[in-house]
Amino acid sequence: MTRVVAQGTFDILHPGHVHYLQDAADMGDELHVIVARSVNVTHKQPPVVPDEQRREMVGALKPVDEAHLGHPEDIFVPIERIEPDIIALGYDQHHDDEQLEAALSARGLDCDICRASPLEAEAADRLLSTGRIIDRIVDERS
Ligand SMILES: Cc1cc2nc3c(=O)[nH]c(=O)nc-3n(C[C@H](O)[C@H](O)[C@H](O)COP(=O)(O)O)c2cc1C
Ligand SMILES: Nc1ncnc2c1ncn2[C@@H]1O[C@H](COP(=O)(O)OP(=O)(O)OP(=O)(O)O)[C@@H](O)[C@H]1O
Repeated sequence: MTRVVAQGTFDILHPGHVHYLQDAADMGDELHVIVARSVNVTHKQPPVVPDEQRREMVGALKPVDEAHLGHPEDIFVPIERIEPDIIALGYDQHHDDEQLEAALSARGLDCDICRASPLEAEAADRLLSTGRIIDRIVDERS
């Protein structure tokens, strides 16, 4: 039984998220998703949708077996609980694969790091980014 962990903010859901989660689910038998706490989303604008509501929506997606809210301070606490065999990083996630692997083994956690593939927009009207959806809302509704 291969357990996979995916993670991210998942503020306003779009097909890029579904693609990532299906890719991650295809890497193993059971997919757990860690949904980042708003307080930890410091590398971009904080999410609009509350933490628990983002977890609820991710948990309702077909590829997902269980969605967990992330730990507020220590990102390795949920990993210790879930004990994944694979951590699937998103195609554009800023985490450094080697640094993450080193930090995991320093905590005694042994799992492989894999990268998921991107879903490219094949039509100009596809909105495959939360940031682009928000920009569209601001442009068209203000
Ligand atoms: C292995 C791993 C575990 C994570 N665990 C948590 C966590 O427990 N709590 C949390 O708020 N964020 C957690 N994160 C998410 C990061 O804090 C970061 O916000 C997230 O990678 C942002 O992704 P995005 O920009 O693609 O949405 C984790 C990330 C990784 C790679
Ligand atoms: N078009 C896409 N194709 C594949 N994976 C995607 C796509 N968009 C987002 N993801 C993945 O989904 C996960 C969560 O992404 P995130 O919540 O940051 O969404 P986002 O749409 O990229 O947000 P933003 O536009 O604010 O940067 C990440 O692992 C990211 O790589």
